[in-house]
Amino acid sequence: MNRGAGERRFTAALQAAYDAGRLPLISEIKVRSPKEGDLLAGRDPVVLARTMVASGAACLSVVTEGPNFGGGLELLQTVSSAVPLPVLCKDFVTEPKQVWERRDAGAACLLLMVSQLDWSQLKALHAEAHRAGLETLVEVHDEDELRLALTLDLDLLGINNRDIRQLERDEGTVANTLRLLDSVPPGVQTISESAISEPLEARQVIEAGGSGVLVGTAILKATDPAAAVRRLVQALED
Ligand SMILES: O=C(O)c1ccccc1NCC(=O)[C@H](O)[C@H](O)COP(=O)(O)O
Repeated sequence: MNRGAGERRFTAALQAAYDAGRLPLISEIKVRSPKEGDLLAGRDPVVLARTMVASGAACLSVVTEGPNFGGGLELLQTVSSAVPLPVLCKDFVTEPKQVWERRDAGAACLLLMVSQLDWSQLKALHAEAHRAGLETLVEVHDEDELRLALTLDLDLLGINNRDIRQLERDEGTVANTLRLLDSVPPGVQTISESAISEPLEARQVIEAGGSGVLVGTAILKATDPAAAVRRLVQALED
């Protein structure tokens, strides 16, 4: 699928961070999680998003799924129009019209979860996202899902350290990323998602061949989110 110039904003921002010696960090805003409950704690998501940008995040992520995570398209619209960085929309997308709604709300990249889609849906939504000018983050959690994802012409592969089917029961560990990265061919840009809190874990991902990390809870729960972002972004410094 050919995409026009200017439509690879998300992967370009990750690469630019890496080229500048910073850890390519996708910093996430989610209202709540099944495991942790309320994560915004009354804070203004725009203030949080601007803090993440000012502290060195390469990109942002907004969870728009409602029932489990408390998000919505308005949140995506509000955040994406308030910051200059490209924004990933994290949601359970299963229908083409959801692709365009999320594009219209300001997403630059769209999550597609292999665990939630059959093969023809995944392929069709991947192509639809490209037609809408979006990049995709195709998310896997295990070897079977990885094999399927690798048959696509990927923009970004996501390895989720948690199993989305487990919700509040799954603690997740970056070991899942390190294990699966062994089976990812060179040249596939791979993001480690979930359950990351320490710069050392982020650094391990990059040293194992990953291209970046997606972190939400650890930043949102930190007493000083700006400092938490800065610590992660500096993870590649000696
Ligand atoms: O956020 C959760 O509690 C969760 C539980 C089980 C599966 C998925 C979950 N979240 C979706 C995500 O993928 C995360 O929001 C994202 O990767 C950031 O993770 P974290 O840094 O652990 O908040």
